[in-house]
Amino acid sequence: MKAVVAINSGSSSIKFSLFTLDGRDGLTLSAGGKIEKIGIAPSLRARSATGEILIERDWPDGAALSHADLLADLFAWAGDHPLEGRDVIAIGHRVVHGGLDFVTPRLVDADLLDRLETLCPLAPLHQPHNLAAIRAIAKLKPDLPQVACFDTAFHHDKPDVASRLAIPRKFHDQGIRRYGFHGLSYEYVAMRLAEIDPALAAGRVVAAHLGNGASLCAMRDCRSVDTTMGFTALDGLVMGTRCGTIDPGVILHFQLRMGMSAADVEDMLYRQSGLLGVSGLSSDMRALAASDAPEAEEAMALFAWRAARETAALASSMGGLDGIVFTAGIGENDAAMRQRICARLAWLGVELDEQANAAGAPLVSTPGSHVAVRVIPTDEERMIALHTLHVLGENPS
Ligand SMILES: Nc1ncnc2c1ncn2[C@@H]1O[C@H](COP(=O)(O)OP(=O)(O)O)[C@@H](O)[C@H]1O
Ligand SMILES: CC(=O)OP(=O)(O)O
Ligand SMILES: [Mg+2]
Repeated sequence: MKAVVAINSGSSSIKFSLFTLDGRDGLTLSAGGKIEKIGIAPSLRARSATGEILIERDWPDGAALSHADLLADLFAWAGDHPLEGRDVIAIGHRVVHGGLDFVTPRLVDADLLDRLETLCPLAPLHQPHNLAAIRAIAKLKPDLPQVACFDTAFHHDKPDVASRLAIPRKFHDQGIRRYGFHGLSYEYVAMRLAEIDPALAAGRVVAAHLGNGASLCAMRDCRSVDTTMGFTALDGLVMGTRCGTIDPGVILHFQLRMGMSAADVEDMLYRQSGLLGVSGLSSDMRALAASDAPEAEEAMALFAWRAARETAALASSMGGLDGIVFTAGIGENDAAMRQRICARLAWLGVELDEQANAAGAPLVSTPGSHVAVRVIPTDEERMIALHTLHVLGENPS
């Protein structure tokens, strides 16, 4: 049976799925897994669709292991496992930055890879890993089609005002503008919301992708009209190790008055800031939630404050707010953080049902809440697989 593999390299994780071409949306999940906590204490878990554990591996002292090291281990494991009658016809990848030129999924060739390589400085925690995985597979299986699916694409049609930076306009024309990311996740969430709650999907919704990278997307009728990330995935919310929105004067101060090099500032803002920087303890929300340290509490309070503040800003971009959808690692699993964020939005008509929220129900707002609050588990891998089939012109069912 024909199958496709989807690979989603995030900043702290590599998620992968094998789908066969039948079933829902024409795709049935056959196996999937993830390597998570990259840079802290990585672990690899994979399961079949029936829940059978295929591999469980931990590297408790593996903070120094890179995405590339772990990918090599993943490929070595996958290579040792026969696919039992499944004929992989393509591999689809999440590629975080498509820049000005790539706004739809593309079949990969050497020229595309070279052009995407030039965007690595705009997404240093992602783009190099995304492209390294594609190059590694091209070496192992040169004839296997690979498809690049861009995180920026979903936001491409947002209004001009949501794309501009208030800098001299020639730079906008050169591509220095607000792109937005997590687009595959938002596209999947929009698709699911249209199935689950079509009336809400037609309205004004803030989707909150809260993971190691975190952003919000303002969606009207399932289309992006604004988002918190910008030219790079450094903008917007507080993240695991990224600062999010920061006064640009701070960066000038570091470089011009404190003698820090541009490379040192880049490393600090991408890798030493966010939850890790504020807490001094960890970039991982689970670790902060389990800690008694006041610094952990300060980091979580800042995360919630900024998420609520930006939700209100996006409500303004849409002229109101009908719903909030939480997704990704924190959004799907951390009921206390959902509660903290929603409590700050009570004035907008958000009322959480505490029991439903604690139970992680799909609908976590009260019947009387003016704003519906939902939890929709994201599935970037399924979105990647769907795009991959579309690019190949394959009819899945
Ligand atoms: N049960 C949970 N409770 C609180 N936070 C969680 C839980 N599970 C995962 N997380 C958090 O989700 C974040 C990782 O999100 P994820 O979407 O997997 O990241 P990535 O951006 O690398 O794809 C981490 O901060 C992790 O602590
Ligand atoms: C764009 C981005 O921040 O992705 P991730 O959440 O996977 O780090
Ligand atoms: Mg992610």
